[in-house]
Amino acid sequence: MSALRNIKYNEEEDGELPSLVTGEETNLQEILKNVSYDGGNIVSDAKVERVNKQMESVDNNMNGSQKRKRIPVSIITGYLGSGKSTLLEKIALKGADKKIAVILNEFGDSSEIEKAMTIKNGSSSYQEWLDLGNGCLCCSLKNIGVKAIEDMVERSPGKIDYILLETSGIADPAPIAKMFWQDEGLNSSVYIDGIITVLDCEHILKCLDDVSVDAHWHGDKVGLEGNLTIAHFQLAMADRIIMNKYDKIEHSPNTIKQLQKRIREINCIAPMYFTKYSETSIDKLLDIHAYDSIRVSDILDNSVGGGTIHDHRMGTVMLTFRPLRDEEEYNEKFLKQFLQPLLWKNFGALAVLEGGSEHNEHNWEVQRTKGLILIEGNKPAVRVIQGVRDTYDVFPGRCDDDGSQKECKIVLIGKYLEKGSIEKLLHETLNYN
Ligand SMILES: Nc1nc2c(ncn2[C@@H]2O[C@H](COP(=O)(O)OP(=O)(O)OP(=O)(O)O)[C@@H](O)[C@H]2O)c(=O)[nH]1
Ligand SMILES: [Zn+2]
Repeated sequence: MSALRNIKYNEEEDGELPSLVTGEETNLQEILKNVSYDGGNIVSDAKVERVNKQMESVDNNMNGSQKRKRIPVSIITGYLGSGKSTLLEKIALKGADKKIAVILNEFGDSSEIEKAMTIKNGSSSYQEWLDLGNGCLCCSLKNIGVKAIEDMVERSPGKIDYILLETSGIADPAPIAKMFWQDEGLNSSVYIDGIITVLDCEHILKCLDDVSVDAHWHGDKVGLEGNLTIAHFQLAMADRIIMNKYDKIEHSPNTIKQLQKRIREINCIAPMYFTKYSETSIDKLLDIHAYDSIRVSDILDNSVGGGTIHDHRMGTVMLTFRPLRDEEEYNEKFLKQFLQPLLWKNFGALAVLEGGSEHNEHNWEVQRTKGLILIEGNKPAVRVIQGVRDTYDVFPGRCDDDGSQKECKIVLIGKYLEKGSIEKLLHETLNYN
């Protein structure tokens, strides 16, 4: 671009400048070479400015195409000892043709977090250790870890196809997912592809029942309000569930049934795969696009049943409702009077939801929202809503090509959610008769 500034050009002698660069040319250098350097008058600043601007947009377009090559991050979470590292090894083995960067995060005794970033690139792999010096990945990742990930990506352009981030057994995946998904800075090079939760079929029910608030892990006291365990959150946020250590329960069909029912009560959307030593095909785990617009519809369609809640602590509520009449109803009613009060728990929703069961005073909480909203009127549109806790984002969506999507759908996963009260809030908002 600065090269353009050196163009000395005299219209009489050199005739018309070639048409300004549009950025489409492949022979940009030829064009610039042909512009004869006469050492005479300086091309008018306005012209240089204009051409520089054009070059800028060329650069941006270039970056744009590089930007489009963003790297998917899969967050691998799950209770202590469930088989996360075993899964990572399997993916790395099976994905030998893919270039996978693995970010490990273990809580050591001194509760130091050592962070290894290993880029498996063919046989060679190089380690990068990042001591976050902070007891909690999801909090510290926001600052130090984000930078380290960006540096890693910048330093190895084209060398990474996937990033697998294994959280420790006691990290809550929601803030980590939110950070990747919300963080403008990171959007330049990575994006969150989905959360893979590994569970230990033999012990998970005990974990889910171990709701005494003074539960301890690694000697750290991890108290949780509302008597939920981290295992609940890790399950609620899952976009894929690896039901690992199947060898431990494969001979007791009742346990398998009980397990499936309990997991489905917490998360009725994510596909479940029973595995031994986390053995599964990796195409079920990578490129799942759980956080972008296109796939939400089939994720929603995957959800089984109405998500009625048996377990009042963590559950899934799925509602279908008529298309919204127009943008006005979408903005003023659906967003402002239904979705925002629900996610932000402000008085509007509380008043309606308070009527729910004794749990509902103030400790209900939506952890994950996925929605497909059809808007009719003179500017019909499809919107996809992706939410993590109190944050949501809206993407332009598209209905399945066969136009089978006739209704709006929203799935809410969270704590003490009562389908009846939420439906009532929606119906009052859209004054359903
Ligand atoms: N029986 C059985 N053992 C398994 C299975 N998968 C993993 N294991 C064993 O369970 C133990 C824990 O596995 P890891 O992969 O280290 O579990 P993790 O989730 O990474 O553990 P943390 O990082 O400490 O949370 C190891 O000894 C594994 O060999 C399985 O399917 N069946
Ligand atoms: Zn944290």
